[in-house]
Amino acid sequence: MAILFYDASIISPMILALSLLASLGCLFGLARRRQHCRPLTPWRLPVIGNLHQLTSLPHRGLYYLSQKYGPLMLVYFGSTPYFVISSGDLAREVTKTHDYNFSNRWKTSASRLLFTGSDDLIFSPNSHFWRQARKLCVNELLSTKRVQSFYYIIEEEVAELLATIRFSCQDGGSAIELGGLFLGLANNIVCRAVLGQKCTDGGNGDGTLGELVKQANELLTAFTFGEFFPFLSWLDNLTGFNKKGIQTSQALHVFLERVIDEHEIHPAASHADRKDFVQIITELQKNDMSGLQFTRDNIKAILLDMFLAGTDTSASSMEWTMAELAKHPTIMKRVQDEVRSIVGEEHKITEHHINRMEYLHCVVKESLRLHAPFIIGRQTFTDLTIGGFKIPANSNVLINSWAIHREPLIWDRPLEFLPERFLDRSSDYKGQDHYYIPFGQGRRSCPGAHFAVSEIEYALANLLFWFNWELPEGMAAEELDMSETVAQVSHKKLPLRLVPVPKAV
Ligand code: HEM
Repeated sequence: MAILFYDASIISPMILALSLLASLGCLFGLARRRQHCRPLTPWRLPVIGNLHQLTSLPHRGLYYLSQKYGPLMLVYFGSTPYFVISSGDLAREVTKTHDYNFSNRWKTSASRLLFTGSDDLIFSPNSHFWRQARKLCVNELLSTKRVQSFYYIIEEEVAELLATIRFSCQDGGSAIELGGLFLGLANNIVCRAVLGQKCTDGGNGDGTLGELVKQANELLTAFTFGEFFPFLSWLDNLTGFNKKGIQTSQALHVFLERVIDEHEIHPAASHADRKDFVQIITELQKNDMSGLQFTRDNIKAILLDMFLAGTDTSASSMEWTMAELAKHPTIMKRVQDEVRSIVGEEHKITEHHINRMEYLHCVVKESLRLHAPFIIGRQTFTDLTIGGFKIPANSNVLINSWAIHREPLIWDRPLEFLPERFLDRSSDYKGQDHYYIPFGQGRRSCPGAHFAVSEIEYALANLLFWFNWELPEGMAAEELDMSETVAQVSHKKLPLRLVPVPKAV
């Protein structure tokens, strides 16, 4: 502290210049060293590496490690290395500056089994096939215009959900479990858009498609030896993982094969604006209109992707949003007032109404900030440098959006549910705001974002318009358990049970 008593005028400019040069030299040296450095690796155990530090909630485990080891660290799950990114600034470097270089993904043990070795969209590297499949998705299957064309499916399925809830109200004041209803809704919407039929139709004795997709999702998130200890992959035979994978895959393929056959034998003379994905793909192939060439296995893989990526994700987002609203009655009231004042005396909510529900949009964004799927996997093509650290070619990279969505310098009171924050923040779902990436960013970002948000907003607006929602008797808002469990996405650990009270007419 003595330095505080020095008179600045007696420090010679020469000494200042020398110390400045020395500091610059140090910094330059450091920067040069970092260029060739690997990021820090948390202390790890032999064989299992850092697996024990992940805990049962890996996004949190990785977040706590990043607090100590920095926004870019290198962890080992078993013998497999992963680079973990936990800041929006670095995520931007990945998906903006080096988007192409980070646009690979790796195939997991489960994805190899489920897609029987065929390429799909989610797990394929950035290859000629992936670019074709991505073009098909973005331009044909999930474009804004196409989502508009199957908005009637969303409306019809939500109307059925409302009827089910009304029916349950006859019991007078009993709580219903919303998670299962939302999963049924999301399954049926995706199933009708993709295959032209409901999930529960025509299970062929192999279980309904909804059940098979659930099994497939469980496989995708199960622990496998092959993933983390490639030399022990034979153990996946002993655990029954491989057998279950093959059985689920076969049942799914039989189901999808049959639906495609049916479409070919009886091409539906449906309304030109109401084509399902199978129809769209088979017509494009037949008429060679798109230059897209896919094998039968590729088509089945792309269809399956829609279920794996598009059902559980939307359903759990709806459940989390309703849980946050039940936990925050003032916000519930504000969004409900907005919905009711915009819809007024009309008896049907339309897309046009939803577009005007500014606060509802904020509520959904905020819920996705806190609860969206949180770890995005990418793989590099070539050696590159990020944040001054070198990442070699073919490295697996994890972007922890859970951590990015809670960066304290970016988000005011980051752990709180505050939809208002989005009134002044121009974050969209396209990843323009690199601190807000529920649907990822860059060329591998989610092509189903518009579909998902349309479905979530329409379902929520209807639930809020037609019902008031109360907690089960005797439960206070503070007591609502918000702990999570992790499958492919973050789920509420305890199912959300609320009491619907029909709106007075
Ligand atoms: C709330 C709902 C959803 C969320 C939060 C979500 C989130 C994501 C995220 C984070 C990714 C990875 C992005 C990246 O690597 O940068 C992704 C990829 C993907 N999503 Fe979604 N998604 C949702 C719904 C949907 C829906 C409804 C569909 C289709 C029906 C869909 C289809 C896909 C596909 C095909 C990919 C892989 C894209 C590729 O690798 O090129 N998603 N999603």
